[in-house]
Amino acid sequence: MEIIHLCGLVQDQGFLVGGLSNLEGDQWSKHRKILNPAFHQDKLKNMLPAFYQSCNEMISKWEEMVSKEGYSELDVWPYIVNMTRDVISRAAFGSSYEEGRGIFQLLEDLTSLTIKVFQSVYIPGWRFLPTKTNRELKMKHKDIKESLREMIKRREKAIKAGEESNEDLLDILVESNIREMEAKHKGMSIEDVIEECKLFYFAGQETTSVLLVWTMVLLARYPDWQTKARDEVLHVLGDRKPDADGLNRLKVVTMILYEVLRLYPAVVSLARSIPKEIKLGNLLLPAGTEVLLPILQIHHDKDHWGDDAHEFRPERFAEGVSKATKSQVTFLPFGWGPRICIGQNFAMMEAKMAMAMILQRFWFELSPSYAHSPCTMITLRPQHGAQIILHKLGSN
Ligand code: HEM
Repeated sequence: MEIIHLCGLVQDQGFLVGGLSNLEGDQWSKHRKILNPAFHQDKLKNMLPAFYQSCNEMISKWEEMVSKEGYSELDVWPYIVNMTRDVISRAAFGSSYEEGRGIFQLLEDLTSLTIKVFQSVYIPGWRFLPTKTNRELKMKHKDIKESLREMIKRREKAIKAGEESNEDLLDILVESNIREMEAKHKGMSIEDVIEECKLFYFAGQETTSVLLVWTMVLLARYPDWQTKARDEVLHVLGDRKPDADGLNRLKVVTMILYEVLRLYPAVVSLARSIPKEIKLGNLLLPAGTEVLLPILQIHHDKDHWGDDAHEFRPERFAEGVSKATKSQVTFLPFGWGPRICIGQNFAMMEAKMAMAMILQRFWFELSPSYAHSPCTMITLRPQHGAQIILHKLGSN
């Protein structure tokens, strides 16, 4: 089976998600080959300072808020969104971070406009009409492309002049683009690079912020697990800055993150198209059939996960994913097969860093004003935010 795209409706808008997730066949494997090295464990280690800096900025703000009374009530969702955006801006654009943030702001506006379009009645062809929203969408898209093009050109110039590489995602792509110029069809075109940069924002930021916000909500709802996670963090890391080795040793935190990904997968379903006739169990699917993989339903299926499928029970992952799933493909928050999420290690590392730093400094509970309402707006988000009462660790 082949992937159609990360999120069916998004592609219909044609603006948000491009790059790898929309490609097929040779084009896809060429891009994937170029991008894979950027996500290797050793490269991820180099990105840890960027993760730390962004998490630290968020936590410093929270520390200031709790400093007076020892506690503070806040909606953590916008802070987390901002932090994950910051992480991907630093990791993707390194030295051009400020400029990258500007582009991400434009992409955020584009996402909001696209959600607005999703929430209206769908009329085929409507997107071609010069309505106010459609005109705005087109303009934002043009601005994003122009800003990225400028940034890419400047990087190209610097690399050709022999300046040292920033080792960020953008440099990896730009170097590939230079190779494309030198030997046709070996790398990516400038348009390809633009599309991949847009994809990093969408695939890397939206999803990770969703994972973190549900983790905070569930740990606030289940204080026993919050204590277990904090005990582990303090045992492994003390109050030290988290390093790669320490983060890799956080077993309970990993179990919790997996259980959150099971109950609240950021991507609730995947679409696949069938290129040629195939027999699937008792079904004969003709070529051209589109199949929907309902990740959310699979993750909640009692036949596979047991009667407690709807409950938060991180202990089911105590002996890893394959034991929890009895080696069946029933846990697929990052997809499955060759198209599996390229950024899953990046996301897990970032989530562990953020959770470790939060648990080192605060304990937290749900505010009475929190209304639980997961809703799919491209990803599975908390519709009314995540109102949490943060307490300085050590205070009652
Ligand atoms: C909790 C965080 C994340 C979740 C839940 C997630 C989920 C997914 C899913 C479900 C897919 C589709 C896989 C398939 O079709 O089988 C995907 C693809 C992808 N993700 Fe992620 N993702 C996350 C974080 C990231 C990050 C941090 C990045 C990059 C920095 C990223 C980049 C991508 C890319 C480029 C693809 C397309 C891969 C391809 O088509 O070859 N993701 N992701």
